[in-house]
Amino acid sequence: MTTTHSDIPSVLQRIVATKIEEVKAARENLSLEDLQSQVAADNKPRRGFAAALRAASTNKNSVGIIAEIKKASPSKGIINHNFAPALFAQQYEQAGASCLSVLTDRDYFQGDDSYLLQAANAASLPILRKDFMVDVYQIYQSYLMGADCILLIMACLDDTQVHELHALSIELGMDVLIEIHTKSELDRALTLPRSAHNIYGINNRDLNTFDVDLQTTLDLKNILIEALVVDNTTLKPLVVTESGIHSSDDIRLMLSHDIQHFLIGEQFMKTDHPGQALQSLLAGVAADE
Ligand SMILES: O=P(O)(O)OC[C@@H](O)[C@@H](O)c1c[nH]c2ccccc12
Repeated sequence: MTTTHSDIPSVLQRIVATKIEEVKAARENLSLEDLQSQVAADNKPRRGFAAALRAASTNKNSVGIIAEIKKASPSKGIINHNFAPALFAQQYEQAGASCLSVLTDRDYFQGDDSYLLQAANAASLPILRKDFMVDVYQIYQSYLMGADCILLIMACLDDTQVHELHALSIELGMDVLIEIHTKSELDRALTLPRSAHNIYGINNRDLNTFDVDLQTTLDLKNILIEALVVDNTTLKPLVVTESGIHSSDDIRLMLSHDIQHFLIGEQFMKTDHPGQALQSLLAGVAADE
């Protein structure tokens, strides 16, 4: 994982350390074996996260939005003061989102596992569990929560871990959002087995400094798409631009570079009516077509 030049751990390093502690505590409550038995006894169908994104982008200028339910973040503090996950999930669905993303991390994003369940009960859209995966234990937990997609952040994982977590997620029938921010993370992501369950996310935010630059997507997407297209001609690779999308202009810029999938949180969550904010963003894109 990325190291900083000082001895002070970056936020990302602190988050990873917290996750390792969380998993340790959870395992003391419920062993991995018992958790696996619960998973084996559960056969809830998944909602098809990658499939929903694929369906949203069949036309050249159509967009697939992953709308995020996020109360707070380490960089912004509280973003939404009237946080209501079930209501926001319904609003997003009505406004035309393709998928939902729900932050479940407690210590840094003020999320909760129950928010994912609330969103899943309120809407029929597929859901990404937005958290920091470092251990297979969390993948089983995510499955039991009803997550349809898992986030694997390349900056938090070494090669062995990422391969293990990826294989398990797919074995359990979940899709995987593989998040990259740099060329070297991209190269490592390309060593994962190709799958129709893979979604590649280019995060415009550096998780160590919180700097956001949409140019990150534009710099990396060609290399990514070319590498993916070479060995998979039947399914168009799914590439999502993540973070810092604020306007219809941002969407149009991405569309002009063949990016049709977006993960958007703050722009919606900072308003009183996240669904309306999504609707007006989409209306702004359509108006200019
Ligand atoms: O709120 P924004 O700028 O629209 O960004 C959403 C999403 O991309 C961001 O929450 C995110 C992307 N990758 C992450 C990894 C961990 C936590 C959060 C994130």
